[in-house]
Amino acid sequence: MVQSETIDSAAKTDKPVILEFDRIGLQYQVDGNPRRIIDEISLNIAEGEFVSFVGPSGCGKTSILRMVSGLSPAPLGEIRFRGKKITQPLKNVGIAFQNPVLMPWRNTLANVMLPLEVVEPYKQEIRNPSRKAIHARAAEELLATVGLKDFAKQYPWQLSGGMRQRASLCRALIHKPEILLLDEPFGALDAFTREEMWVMLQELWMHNRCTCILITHDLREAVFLSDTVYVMGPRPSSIIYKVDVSLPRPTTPDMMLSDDFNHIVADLRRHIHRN
Ligand SMILES: Nc1ncnc2c1ncn2[C@@H]1O[C@H](COP(=O)(O)OP(=O)(O)OP(=O)(O)O)[C@@H](O)[C@H]1O
Repeated sequence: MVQSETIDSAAKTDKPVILEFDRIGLQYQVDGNPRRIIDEISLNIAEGEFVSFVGPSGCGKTSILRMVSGLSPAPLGEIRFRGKKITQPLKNVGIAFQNPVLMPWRNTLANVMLPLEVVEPYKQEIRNPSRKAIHARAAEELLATVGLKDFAKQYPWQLSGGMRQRASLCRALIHKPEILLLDEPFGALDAFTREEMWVMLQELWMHNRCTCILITHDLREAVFLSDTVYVMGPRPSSIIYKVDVSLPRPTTPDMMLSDDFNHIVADLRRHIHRN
């Protein structure tokens, strides 16, 4: 794929572009020598799009999420959020990692509400007890949508791995972020729980319609959840393949048995193993 061209998955929708990757690259100094991690990537992501990045270990997938979040802005090229270069941490981003890292001294509800204590305007609002009660109800409703209605008062150590990850997704969404970044969120879960989580995440996404970027090693997960899957090549990486997934929404577990679904997965696998 020609990297000087911007890959415009946004063009297929009538939604505005929310994120522009403009010739981003990444390089580290290792033992005094430059080590190129990402060669060059240009692409556009549309508002509300669900995008996945797949590729070999060490090709820079997590680094891309760090650049989008603004925690480590792109050192080469730039990423623009609604046309503005990302130079510092974005406020309207939710993040969920493979390890949910819930605070053990807070119950589930208090863990989910944590971002509201940090992000404006919620930080001001929840100083007011009646406003805080409204947000607590919203958090309880969110927990109910992921099947944790009866676990709001439980502590993380009283939850299963899948439940902790559900709570972590609620925490990532509680402040209504415009962008949700997911770094192998289901990698530590068993296959059955993982598939349940895909259904739940899709429901949350269809309800919230935030823009999602998922990093995963699971091609079925990428196809189940995404509108667009980008395949990254080995270091120094670029986008070597892109798939527009045109399965009807919502994707269902039964659809994973269909030829259409399995052709897309096989096509992705062929392109990953070609390198
Ligand atoms: N501070 C650093 N200094 C030097 N190299 C680094 C630094 N941070 C990351 N790297 C290297 O950058 C590369 C990309 O890391 P990144 O975590 O983005 O890869 P990844 O594609 O997400 O990998 P994985 O699939 O294994 O999680 C890795 O080879 C890593 O060793």
